[in-house]
Amino acid sequence: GLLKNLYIGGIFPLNGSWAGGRGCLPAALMALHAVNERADILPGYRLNMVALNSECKPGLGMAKLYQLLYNDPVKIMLLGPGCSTVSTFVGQAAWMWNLVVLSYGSSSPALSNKARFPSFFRTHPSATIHNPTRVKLFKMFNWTRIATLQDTHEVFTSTMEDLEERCKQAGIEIAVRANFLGDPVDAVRNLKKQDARIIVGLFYEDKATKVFCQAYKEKLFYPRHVWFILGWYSDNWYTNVNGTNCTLEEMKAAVEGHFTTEGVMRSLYRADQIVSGEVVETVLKNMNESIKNAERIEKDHQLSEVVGFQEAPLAYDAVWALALALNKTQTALQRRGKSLEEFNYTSNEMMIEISQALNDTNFMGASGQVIFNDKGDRISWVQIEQMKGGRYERVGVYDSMKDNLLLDAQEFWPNNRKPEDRKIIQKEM
Ligand SMILES: CC1(C)CO[C@@H](CC(=O)O)CN1
Repeated sequence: GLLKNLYIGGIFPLNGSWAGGRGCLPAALMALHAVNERADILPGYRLNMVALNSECKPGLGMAKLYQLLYNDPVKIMLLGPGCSTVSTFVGQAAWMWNLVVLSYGSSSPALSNKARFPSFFRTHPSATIHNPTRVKLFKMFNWTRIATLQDTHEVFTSTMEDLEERCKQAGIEIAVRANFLGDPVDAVRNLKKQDARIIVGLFYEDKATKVFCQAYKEKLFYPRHVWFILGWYSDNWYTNVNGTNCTLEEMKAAVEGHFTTEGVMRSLYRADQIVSGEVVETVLKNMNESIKNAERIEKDHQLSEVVGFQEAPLAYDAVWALALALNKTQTALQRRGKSLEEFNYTSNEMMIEISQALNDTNFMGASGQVIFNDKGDRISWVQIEQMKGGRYERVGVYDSMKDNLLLDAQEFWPNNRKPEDRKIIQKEM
């Protein structure tokens, strides 16, 4: 028979400081199509999305939320926003209309605050996802004296607070803290003066070249000094030397050996987790084939240049997560002679049911296992890379849920001499 329609709202940044909607909207639409192909998901219904562009601006994002709310048809939940700055506003307001909000792109730790964002979930991990991995590596290398350098942005401040807390619990001291607003030169000089050896640096890509050029001047680099920075800059970010007074050679020396961490956004589903032996061969072959194909397609169409390409699997999985949760809710409602069609903005009854269903999410998606913690935050694996000869090499992956560190590499230091976290006073013989 004829399908009845259900609608969700969508807010995507198609331009602006993070135009991640360019990669994420197509992925969300792909998933919506796949979901509507499934007869066992919301049987009798077609799930539709009304998607609007926030331009990554909070004010415009709120205007789009009102546009979704004040125009028929009723939307039963909201997919997005992408940018943290927009989610910080929309996530608080949408709750007043009893909408569950499922973001695919927001990383700010502030969004984990359930008092401010009671109905907010995200398939994009919080920026604090890096911290358990950093602490794991500090412990593995026996470093208990750490330095931090950050640009003054709220997302970095709250990430550092979380890192400090986890370090304290692990008996690791943050002995040196340096901040900068704009120009990082003095802050980097300060690290040198305080003999910082193991440094966690949180800043955006445009400041990273200035930091490392100054690090070169201060001889604050590998292997005597070890940097841990964010892993989601563009691959050869360090070659962009204009605006600094360093040559490409000097920048290459400065960035050699540094580590990066980043949330895994594309499933690393390893064939060795497939149970039966003979399947492994075919899966490995197919997997390598599909990875090679994907990389070729990526290269041919410069897909990785599309902002939001790396987060696209998060948007794809967000649609699946909300479809599965709506399906579970609809089944429960129908048992009581009710339906999602009766959803309205003035009652919180269905929002609570949809939230509980979303809480139980647990499926293997395009971005890996999709699970939310009690704050509605995505738990994901973290990939660790190290810069070797101007190229990043994956050295490991950490699953903080199972405290499972999978190392690809065994040697990290030249002639296996591990850097120290402080000056070692030679003992009197
Ligand atoms: C890894 C990154 C680039 C972090 O910022 C996210 C956007 C945001 O938090 O505003 C998108 N993903």
